[in-house]
Amino acid sequence: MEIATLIAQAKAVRTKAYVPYSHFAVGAVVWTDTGQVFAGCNVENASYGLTICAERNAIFQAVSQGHQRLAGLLLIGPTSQLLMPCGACRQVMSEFMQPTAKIHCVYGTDLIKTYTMAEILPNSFNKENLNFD
Ligand SMILES: O=c1ccn([C@H]2C[C@H](O)[C@@H](CO)O2)c(=O)[nH]1
Ligand SMILES: [Zn+2]
Repeated sequence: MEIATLIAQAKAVRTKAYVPYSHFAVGAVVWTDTGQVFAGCNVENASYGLTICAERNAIFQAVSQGHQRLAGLLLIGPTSQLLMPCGACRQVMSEFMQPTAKIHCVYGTDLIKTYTMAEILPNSFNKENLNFD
């Protein structure tokens, strides 16, 4: 995947963020290994806890279009500080991303820190843990 294109797509969807409470707009894109890209922004609610993060929104767009294996995720927030996915998003990401999948966190003037899924959610709870027989 061309990183500059992914950044542009994440910036574009970030402009759609619904953030009247935090004013903290986030954009995320996920992609498949065949190059299909899905984008999501954060969508807040007057009942604050119902807010959906950009990362989960992007993943749910992909799953809704039939894509359950995601090769990577790129995230961009409103500040020059590094933005990392929250714990809830990490758990949802781990459902659809392999431990080796890449997470690119964009900050500042298109600086990028890259992590693997295993790095940001080690020792995860996953479907294997549901085999309790
Ligand atoms: O990685 C993150 C962190 C926060 N948010 C959203 C949730 C809320 O709308 C706002 C402030 O937490 O930013 C995201 O979308 N992704
Ligand atoms: Zn989150």
